[in-house]
Amino acid sequence: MKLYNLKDTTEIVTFSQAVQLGLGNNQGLFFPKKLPIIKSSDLEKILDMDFIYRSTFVLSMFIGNEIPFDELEKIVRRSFSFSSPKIRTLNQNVSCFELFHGPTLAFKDFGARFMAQTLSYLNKKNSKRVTVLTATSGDTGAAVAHAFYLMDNVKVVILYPKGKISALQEKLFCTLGNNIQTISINGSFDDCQDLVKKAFNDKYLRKNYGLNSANSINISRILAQVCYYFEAFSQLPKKNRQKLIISVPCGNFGNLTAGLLAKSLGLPIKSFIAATNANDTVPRFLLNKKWKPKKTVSTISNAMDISQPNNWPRVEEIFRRKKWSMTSLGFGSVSDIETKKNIKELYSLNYTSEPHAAIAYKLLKEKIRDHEYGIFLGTAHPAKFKTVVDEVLNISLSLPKELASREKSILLSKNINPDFILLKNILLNQ
Ligand SMILES: Cc1ncc(COP(=O)(O)O)c(C=O)c1O
Ligand SMILES: N[C@@H](CCOP(=O)(O)O)C(=O)O
Repeated sequence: MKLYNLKDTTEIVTFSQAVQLGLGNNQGLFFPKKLPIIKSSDLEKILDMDFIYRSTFVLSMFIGNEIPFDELEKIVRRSFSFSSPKIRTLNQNVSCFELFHGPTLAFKDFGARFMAQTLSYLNKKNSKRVTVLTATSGDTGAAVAHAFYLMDNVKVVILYPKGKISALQEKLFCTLGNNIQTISINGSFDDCQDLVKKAFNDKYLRKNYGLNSANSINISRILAQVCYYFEAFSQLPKKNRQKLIISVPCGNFGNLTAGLLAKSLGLPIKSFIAATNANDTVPRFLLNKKWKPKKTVSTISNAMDISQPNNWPRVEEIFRRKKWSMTSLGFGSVSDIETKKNIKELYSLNYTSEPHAAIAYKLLKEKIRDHEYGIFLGTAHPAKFKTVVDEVLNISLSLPKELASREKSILLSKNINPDFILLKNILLNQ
């Protein structure tokens, strides 16, 4: 598989190089040179495959023979070794597709674990020491920490905005220690992401520290996420596969990028909705064509508190390459007040949800038309946002074992200002 750098199209790399580099020159994202297509006559056969085999098939369409199929299948089997995602039907034309049955209770487990297993496979040949620097607004951090925990030759450093992620999200990844170092930053997620990019710009760190990122900057994260869109489709009754609309709660826009890649492969999804919270850089851009990020504001859907979404250039590139019109992309932003109302509404439909999915549900409800079928993505387990969900619904959610086992553990994070020199010193002195 060949990929080009979106900021410097002369930089062409293989899949292995893209996974090991993370980001290209000038902080450019890598994007596939060839967008493969599954023949429509093969689609039914593919949808009938089991999740692991089908996911290997989908990934091999992109990766080609750089990783032999049987090796890729082993990687996928180790990565997706938890309960498959599940469709929960809410009424005759709306379902939630739950992606949070992995070890850290969020959709990020798919990408983070696939990246960890792929890197480990690629590094077998040269066993270089790697530092995986990652920014998180709550869920990526946990998924990455658990995916790389105790892995040989890998040090993980995770940056997160202090006081701006849920208490249980923090416990899930800031209590592990060993090869996982966590640093809270006095700033926003965008400040954390900016520090990661500055580190990539630092020639010394890149050369001497085997620097990589497990954010969705890394193409392996995105490709893994393509697989579950096929799973969603396969779990739907055939009559509901027609005119399918998928509403995606968006922060860094990696999940939407993966969905669009699934569509570009030939999965007949009619359209997507990009759903954001008050951090609405993309909805405003789609409305008035002006890219004007504002200061990030804190919301109850904290994992989406991002005003400079990293993957937007990839989204634009897919639309450009496929000659799709941007006007086919639904969009909208939802306030905290509306988010709470929709958590309550979902509860009245016998479904306990959380703020991120509730945002996607609200916009799906608004935009879906007669005879269409809608899915909104359930990106995290409601218990990760227990404080908000309990308060809104006046209940007391019980904690799944993954959270209960860490609830009382001691936080091990350092705290610093968003200052690259401070971060660099920490990286150099470890
Ligand atoms: C629970 C949850 N929902 C939605 C998102 C947004 O996903 P993306 O960054 O892929 O747009 C995130 C984090 O990014 C998240 O943690
Ligand atoms: N919402 C994310 C933010 C980072 O996004 P990523 O997909 O680029 O890793 C989080 O939960 O950390």
